[in-house]
Amino acid sequence: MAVYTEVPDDELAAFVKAYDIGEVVSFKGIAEGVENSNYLLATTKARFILTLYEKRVNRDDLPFFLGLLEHLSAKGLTCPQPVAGRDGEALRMLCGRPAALVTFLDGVSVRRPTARHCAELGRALAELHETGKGFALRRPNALSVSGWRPMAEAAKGRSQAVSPELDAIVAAELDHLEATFARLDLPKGVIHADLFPNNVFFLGDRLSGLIDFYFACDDAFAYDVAICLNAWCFEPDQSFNVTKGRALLSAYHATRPLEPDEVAALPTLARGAAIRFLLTRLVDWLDTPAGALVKKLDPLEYLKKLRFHQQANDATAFGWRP
Ligand SMILES: Nc1ncnc2c1ncn2[C@@H]1O[C@H](COP(=O)(O)OP(=O)(O)O)[C@@H](O)[C@H]1O
Ligand SMILES: N[C@@H](CCOP(=O)(O)O)C(=O)O
Repeated sequence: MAVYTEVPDDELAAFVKAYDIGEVVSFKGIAEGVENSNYLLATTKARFILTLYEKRVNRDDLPFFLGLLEHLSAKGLTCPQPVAGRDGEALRMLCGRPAALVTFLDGVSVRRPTARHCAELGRALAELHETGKGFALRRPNALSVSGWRPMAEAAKGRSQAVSPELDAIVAAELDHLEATFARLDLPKGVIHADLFPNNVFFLGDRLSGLIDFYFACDDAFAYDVAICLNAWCFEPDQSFNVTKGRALLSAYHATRPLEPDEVAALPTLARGAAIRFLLTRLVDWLDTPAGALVKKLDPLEYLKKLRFHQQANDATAFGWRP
C-alpha cells in the first residue's frame, strides 16, 4: 500500500483552505503505487488526487514534473492537470512533504493487455513524444546507463538472496551495455520512462489517459518504446508475444515514424530497459524492510525478459519491421 505519510484531519483542512475547490466530502488513501503517498480527495466540486512526494522524488525535480503535466494538458494530451491554489501555486508543503493536487482521471488500467491495448499504447506513446517537443524544462535521466553500475554495486554481495548467479549476470550485462547502449546517439526529447499498464487508463478498448510522470525525463524516444515492449508485450510465462509487439510498434510508427537507427537499436535499448527495471526492483527487494506496506516487485521477471533480448538480433524479434 502506498500511503507512507498519514494526513491528520486538521492538516488536511488547512491544506484544502488554500484552494478554491469546495468542501471535503471524502478522503481515502490509495493502495496502488510504489513511490509516493496518494489520496483520493472528493470535494463538493470535483475529485482530485493528492500526492505527497516521498523520499525517492528529488524536490528540485518537482517543477519539471508539474510543468510537464501542465504543458501536455495544454496541448490536449489527457493526463493529470496540476491544480493551483488561490496563490497561483500548485506545489506546497503538507505533513513536512512537498505535496500537490492534480485532477482525477476516469478510466481503469488493464492487468492483461491485449494486442488492441498495445496498439492504443503505441499510438499514445508517439503522441506523448510529439506533444512533449516544445516543453522548455530539461531533466536528465538519472536511471540511464551511467546510473546502473552504482545500483548494481549497492546490491553486490546481497543478491544471492534473490538468485545465486545474479551478480555475475548483471556485471557481464553492464559490460556489454556500457560498450553499446552508452554509445547510442538517437533522437531525444521528453519520455515517460515508466509507462507500464498500471499507468495507462482505458475506457473500454480506448485509451483514456496517462498518469504517473514521476520518472519523466529527457532521453531517447526509442528507449521509451523499449520500456513499453518489456512492460506490455510479455506473457505471464515471460514469453514475448510478437502479435502485441507488432501492434505496439506499428501503431507507434504510424504516428511518429521510427528512424532506421532507432529501429536497429531496439534490441540494445530493450536490454537496457530490462536491466534498469531489474536493478531498481533488486535494490528495492533488498532494502525494503520486512512488513513494509508496499508491494515488492519481482526482479527476476526482468531477468527473464533480459534473457529474451540477449537472443534478439533485430526488431523482427519483436514481430515487426518498418
Ligand atoms: N490523476 C489520477 N486520476 C485517477 N487515479 C489516479 C490518478 N493518479 C493516480 N491515481 C491512482 O493512484 C494510483 C497510484 O498512483 P501512481 O502515480 O502510480 O503512484 P506512485 O507514483 O506512487 O507509483 C494509481 O494506480 C491510480 O489508481
Ligand atoms: N514500474 C516499476 C515500478 C514503479 O511503479 P509505479 O507504481 O510508480 O508505476 C516496475 O515495474 O518496476
